Parts: sequence; structure tokens; C-alpha cells
Amino acid sequence: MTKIAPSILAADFSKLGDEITDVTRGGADYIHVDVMDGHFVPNITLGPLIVEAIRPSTTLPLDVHLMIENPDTYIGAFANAGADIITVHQEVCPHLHRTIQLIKDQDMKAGVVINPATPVETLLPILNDIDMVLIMTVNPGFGGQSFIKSTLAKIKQLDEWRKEFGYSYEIEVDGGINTSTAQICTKAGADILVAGSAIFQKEDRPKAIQAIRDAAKE
Ligand SMILES: O=C(CO)[C@@H](O)[C@H](O)COP(=O)(O)O
Repeated sequence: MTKIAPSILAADFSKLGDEITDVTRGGADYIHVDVMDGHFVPNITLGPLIVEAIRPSTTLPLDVHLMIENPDTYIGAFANAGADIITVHQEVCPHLHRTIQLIKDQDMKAGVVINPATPVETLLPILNDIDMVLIMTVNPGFGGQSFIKSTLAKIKQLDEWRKEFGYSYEIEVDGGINTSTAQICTKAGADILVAGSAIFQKEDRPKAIQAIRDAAKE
């Protein structure tokens, strides 16, 4: 079954704990946490202190997406804060294999993210080492953007490689995911759908989660 990962970027930060409890009870599979540094992306969000603060609000895995330069410096802090999965951007990791090992050494799952303009072939050397590939379906930095259709070819390619070579990574997609775009992603091979506005901007979050899940399998 398709997994749903609500992105707390679109949640009400004045009551973040309650927002996370709401989507946890509402059937989410992961909680997606967007960490932005104002350098790699033109926005600043949150760090390990907030991850530590929200950790007691859910038993679901915290899927921490680092949109930051020099991620190696902060992997230990996010591990101590309670992260379960860390994804780093290929574009900022000159020693990507080493960064993946750093994440795994802290007993977390390791994922790699690519922006819409980054070729999927850049991931070929590390596909056997990772637990997740995150395909950005918008340019990272902000919620509420429109889905970029050209990213679908990368999802398909990753699914083909997984079948052909027996890789075990999950394919996650992020940006502009809603009831209209969910199915084209799962048809292409996506396992996990990240959604911010399509869940947190709705009054009834359990219904919003179910609507995306249903749309994905229709
Ligand atoms: O990482 C990001 C944006 O950089 C995403 O996780 C957004 O938070 C998704 O928001 P929606 O497009 O679903 O509103």
C-alpha cells in the first residue's frame, strides 16, 4: 500500500505537537520534516531542537529531509534528536558515499534526494547503499508549488533499476502532491507520497490522507 508522509512545513507551527498527533491518528505512515538553511534553499525552517520537541508527539518514523549545505556536520544532532530516516541532497554532498555511511553508523535509514534538474544517473554509484531515494517534484524551499511532470521519468527509471538489479530502496516523491498528482506518481513507481498543503490545509486531516491514498490506487 502507498505510504503517506505529511510534510509539517504546511502545519500550524504554533501547535505543532497537536498537528502531528492529528495526522498520526489520521493514518499517516511517516512524518516528513523539512529542514532548510537559507543557503542551499531560499528559506529557513527548523533544526534538531524542534525535532527533539516533536519526537514525543508520534510513534511514526520521523523522515527528516535536510535541505542544508554541509549535512555531515548535523547528522549526529538529528540522530540524538530522534530522527529515524535522514535524506541528504546529492547536490551538496561531494563525498556522498561517506555521508550515507555516517547516517547508517547512527542507526538511521539513509536516503538521497535530487532536485528536478539533477539527472537520476548521478545516483547510480550509491543505489545499492541506500534505503530511500527522494525525487523532488518541485524545486525545494517552499510548500504549495505545482508538480513538475518531467520528474516522472526519473521515478520510472528508479523503479526499473530496482526491479532489474534487486535494489531495496523505497521511492519517495515530494512537492505538489495531491489527489490529482498522486496516481501518476504511484503508477511510475513511487512508494511514499509526501504532501504538505493537500493535508494540513484541509480541516479534516484523516479524510485528506485517505483521499490521497485512494487517488493513488484508483
Ligand atoms: O520539501 C518540500 C519543499 O521544499 C516539501 O516537503 C513541501 O513541504 C511540500 O509541500 P506541498 O507541495 O505538498 O504543499
